[in-house]
Amino acid sequence: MARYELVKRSVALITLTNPPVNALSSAVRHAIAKSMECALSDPKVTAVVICGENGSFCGGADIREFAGPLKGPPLVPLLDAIEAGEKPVVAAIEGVALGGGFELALVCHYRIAHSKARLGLPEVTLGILPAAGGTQRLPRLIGISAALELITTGRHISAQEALKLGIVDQVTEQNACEVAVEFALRAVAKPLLSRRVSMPCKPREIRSAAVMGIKRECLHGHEQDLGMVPSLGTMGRGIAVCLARVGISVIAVESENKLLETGRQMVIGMLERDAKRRGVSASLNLLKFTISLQDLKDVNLVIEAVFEDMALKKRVFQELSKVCRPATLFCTNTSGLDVDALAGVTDRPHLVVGMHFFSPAHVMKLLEVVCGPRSSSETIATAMSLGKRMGKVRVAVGNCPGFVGNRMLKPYIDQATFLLEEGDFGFAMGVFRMSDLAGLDVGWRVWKESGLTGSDVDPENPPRRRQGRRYCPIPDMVCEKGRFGQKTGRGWYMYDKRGGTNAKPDPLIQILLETYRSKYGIQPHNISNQEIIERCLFALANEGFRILEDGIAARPEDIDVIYLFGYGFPRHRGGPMFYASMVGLERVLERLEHYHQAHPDVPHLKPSPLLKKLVACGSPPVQKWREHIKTMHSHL
Ligand SMILES: CCCCCCCCCCCCC[C@H](O)CC(=O)SCCNC(=O)CCNC(=O)[C@H](O)C(C)(C)COP(=O)(O)OP(=O)(O)OC[C@H]1O[C@@H](n2cnc3c(N)ncnc32)[C@H](O)[C@@H]1OP(=O)(O)O
Repeated sequence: MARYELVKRSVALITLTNPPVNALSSAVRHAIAKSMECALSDPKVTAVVICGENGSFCGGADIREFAGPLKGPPLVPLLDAIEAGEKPVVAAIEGVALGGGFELALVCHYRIAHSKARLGLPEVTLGILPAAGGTQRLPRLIGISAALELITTGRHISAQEALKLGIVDQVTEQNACEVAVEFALRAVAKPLLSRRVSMPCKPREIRSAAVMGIKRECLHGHEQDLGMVPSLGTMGRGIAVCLARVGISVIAVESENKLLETGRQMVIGMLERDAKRRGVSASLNLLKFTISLQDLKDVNLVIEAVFEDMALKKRVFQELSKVCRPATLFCTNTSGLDVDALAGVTDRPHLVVGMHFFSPAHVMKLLEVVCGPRSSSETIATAMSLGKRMGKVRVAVGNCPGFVGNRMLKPYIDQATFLLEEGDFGFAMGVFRMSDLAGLDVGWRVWKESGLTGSDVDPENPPRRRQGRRYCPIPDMVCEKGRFGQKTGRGWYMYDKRGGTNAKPDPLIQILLETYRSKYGIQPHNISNQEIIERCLFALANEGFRILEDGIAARPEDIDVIYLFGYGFPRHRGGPMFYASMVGLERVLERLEHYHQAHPDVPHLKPSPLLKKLVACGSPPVQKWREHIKTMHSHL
């Protein structure tokens, strides 16, 4: 039922011999199990090739056995064991790989197909579902929508389509078995972890974590010994609470005893209130507070949540590299800084990943897991699984300034401020309320760092233009007055007190606007709700298309999740990308073209090539956009 032989001295060749289509009868399953046992235990064998006799790989489960009781080794554990084995297994597919035969190929670490081969999951035509892992492995390999289409139609695909979808690694005109043997010999030295479709990598179990923050004032202090300056800020406190309430022991780092006591009381208070609400007892015994970095030497993972300053974060990571064990994972809670630049100053770039929490971290659901080019799959999987344990909605994103959410915010906010400059102050203030909440100084600092504003920049030369494009300095003028939003009691709005949430229009902002407009000779005109919505939201979605093109987000649905859970996008609109598809891509394109023509100095309004491509392809539904994107981030 299966022939076992050693070829090229070190490759175990297992040939299924159950004519006419090598169906996986109980005898065949038994023979495969025996052959795999031999191959894995024989030190001479370095790799395995599985093929089928008479030019047919395998037609699937033996349907003649369906009527009777199950005999012989069950298929699922047998396939799982092949995938989990420590020697590379290559499927040599000639003829057909259907149903269980395709599922057998999916557990092999590599797949070589003859150009005339056909693959598929035709179970649906028998009234059943693929039951040997196909429903789990295929979506992991080619994405949910492509896999669903194959599973629900049961259609057979050609070797060429399988190659295009990423199901097979190579298509050959020659004898697939011989090609597979040569391929297997080359695969021997390569790591297998990422080749296991069902478990590209196993996340680490995190039992202990450290959360460290550094308060803003310490930025300008002397930092010879970082052990003396960390301080548990708002983000750090929220993250510590999230970790402790799911049973992870936490060391929270503070800078000095006085701050330590304040931080301790706040975290304990938050945990106690949370436990009371949930009717459980607070896990206070899991918390430890320290002012010494040395106490972090044994933790599994550190979440750095210091002030958003690259130089400061780099210094922290350099210190952590000296203190922590070589296997400790380093996570940075940053809202947009280069994760790879931080990884570069550590002694373990592959163990560094971004975890972008949203404030307040113990309340907000969203977590962007930022995959640096050097972050290992295990590191990313661990951050994703830790986020899941913390109850977060996690989205893996690529590493670029602002990642997904904040990168898209820039054109959105730009449009809102340009509209403010041009028009009436009376429109819905979503962006401005949000900016007040987040803190206006955050964006101001980023603009300064990127040379858009600050003492080195002459605001009048040329006025209202920076770096060759339109620039609105009104947000800088607001910040220059010390109005940083809710936390200072004044921002775009005025609040009853510092930290207050009751926003009222501020006549001073109206005066500031009038003075500004008269200085630059701007005649305010009424701007329709439609224009406001189109310019803000289409610019937002346009950047989303660019993010997809750049491979920073894996799919439009990820962008929508980020905006729904992190930025309060109205649920019933489905997120910016879904909203664009509902409006109609053709309409979005036409309006962006119109606005870009009217504002040629605003590059964000220029329609992205992907949007144009999608419209040219007949505006497919959101689930199909991925098929039109060339660049895919290797980790997403
Ligand atoms: C309803 C309750 C079910 C309970 C099930 C519990 C099961 C638990 C087991 C879990 C594991 C599940 C694994 C998996 O997910 C399920 C499956 O794999 S189901 C099988 C899927 N495969 C197919 O549907 C393939 C069907 N076959 C074909 O499409 C064609 O035969 C072919 C392979 C493309 C070849 O086509 P042709 O060249 O034209 O040749 P024929 O059609 O004439 O077939 C030749 C010959 O082969 C026999 N045959 C084909 N496939 C099978 C098979 N899977 N099992 C047994 N025999 C098969 C076919 O009957 C012909 O026989 P002949 O008439 O010549 O005697």
